[in-house]
Amino acid sequence: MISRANNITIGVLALQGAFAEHIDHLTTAADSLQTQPINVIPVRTPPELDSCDALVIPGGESTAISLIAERTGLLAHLMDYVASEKPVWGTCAGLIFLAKQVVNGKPNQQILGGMDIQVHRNAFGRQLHSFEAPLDFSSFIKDVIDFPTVFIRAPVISKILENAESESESESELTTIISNNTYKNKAPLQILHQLENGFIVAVKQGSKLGTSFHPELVSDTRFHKWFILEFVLRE
Ligand SMILES: NC(=O)CC[C@H](N)C(=O)O
Repeated sequence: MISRANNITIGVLALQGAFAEHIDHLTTAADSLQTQPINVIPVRTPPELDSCDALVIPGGESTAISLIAERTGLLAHLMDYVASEKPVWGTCAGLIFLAKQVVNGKPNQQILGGMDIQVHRNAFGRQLHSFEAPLDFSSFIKDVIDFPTVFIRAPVISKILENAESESESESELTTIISNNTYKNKAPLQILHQLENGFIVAVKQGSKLGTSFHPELVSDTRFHKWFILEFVLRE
């Protein structure tokens, strides 16, 4: 773990969705880790974004986040931010926003293109809009065998795009959105968790992390602690 002279700032994109819950969880997790001081701030403007050593993009509604980012002029700054080496974690709508391709997107929806993944919006269908399940994450978070995950109209990672970059799906009637960002994430893509039905719900690619579910909506802060230790304070 590196020890930085200055305080660390983690930003939470606060345009729409569950940003307050992420701020609470990151603050609690940082306090309990008792490392160097960590500030957690809401991000709505380019100067706020520039002050962040890491960024969390919350769940909510990805089309609304995209629209507000465009209207407020933050979108291009966010594209530059994901193209840096700085850690970025997207949860649910944030995972959609972080992807390079989105199936079942809205035609004018913008995405940041930070990870080589295709994400399928609302993949669990109407009959299963929301559910909760304890999942075993001990393969990547020590001793976490029963993390309470919450899925709300959740997306899944439908395809890993490494080595298949220019490919765009035409297998369905659904609209596939492709990011305008020319950034190429060079790190290998790791699947962190796959459900029993094969759906991929957590991935990592270098300094970028994406999860389909909402760790900020349960009282457990172990996922946020792991993000701080493994991504924000990484060597
Ligand atoms: N809980 C969520 O973040 C849902 C994501 C939402 N279905 C979207 O498309 O943005």
